[in-house]
Amino acid sequence: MPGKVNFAKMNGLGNKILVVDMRGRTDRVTPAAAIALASASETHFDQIMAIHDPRAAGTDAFIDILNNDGTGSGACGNGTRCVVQALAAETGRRSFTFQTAAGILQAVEHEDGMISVDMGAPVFDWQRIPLSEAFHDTSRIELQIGPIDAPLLHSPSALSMGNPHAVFFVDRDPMTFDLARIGPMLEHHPLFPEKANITLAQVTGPAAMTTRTWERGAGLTLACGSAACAAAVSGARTGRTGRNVTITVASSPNRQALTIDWRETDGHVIMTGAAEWEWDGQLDPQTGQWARTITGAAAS
Ligand SMILES: N[C@@H](CCC[C@H](N)C(=O)O)C(=O)O
Repeated sequence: MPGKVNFAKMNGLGNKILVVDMRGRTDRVTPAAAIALASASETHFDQIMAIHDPRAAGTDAFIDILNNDGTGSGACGNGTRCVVQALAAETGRRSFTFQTAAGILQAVEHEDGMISVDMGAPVFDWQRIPLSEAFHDTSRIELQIGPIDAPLLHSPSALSMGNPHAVFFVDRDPMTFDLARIGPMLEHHPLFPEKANITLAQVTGPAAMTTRTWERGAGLTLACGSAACAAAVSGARTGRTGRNVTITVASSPNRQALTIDWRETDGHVIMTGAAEWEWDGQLDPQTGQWARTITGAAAS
């Protein structure tokens, strides 16, 4: 299906997102196009959020999520907030229901511009995270790196937030760890048959945490929303925090924060935070060829 589509370069706390409008088409952004877009500095991204026509009754859109290595994901919290901001600006609506490979998500833009996404309920069953070995209790699984008697990182909480996560609790600022070296080893560890997003989380109070994430399929990113959800849930699950937590994302510009509420009533995780538009363009979803949209005085 030839022809270019509109896209917006956006970010969620620095997490680089391309929101691509694939509505009215039956093709998808190809992995080759994603890799080509990721290789150019201006369009370099962590995730593509491709908006497709709805595929299920009661939903507004199907969102196809691609990492910058061309692989797919079932969840992207920061990207979902970007999609909400883009669609709210286009339609004037404030609430949306999306379908992703992992299920149905509800999201709302508030009066102050903050966006909340219901990321659904976390999954703790080892087969569904998935892990390659049986663990009765996935809140502290047997995995460590570093010297056997003084491990650098150990006993992460494992869970799925629509995508697989391992959260290692640490006792110092996550920025002081060499995550660029450690991250790939853990992402590809044989315990994670579908790989995993790797988060370091420092608890700084009963309702506060600082995180940094090595993302599956994207590497070291400035922020990861589903990882913030995974860290908050893991904090509460292991008795380190309550269920309502402010997550300072250590690597994000100005150490911005997300608030995460692991709701008592239905066990869903509600993530709230900002999204930011940067610029618009057009791209070819087959090849990744792209150009900026020229606006204002420059266009005349
Ligand atoms: N940045 C995202 C997570 C994106 C998906 C992840 N890399 C995966 O493959 O699971 C977020 O904000 O949640």
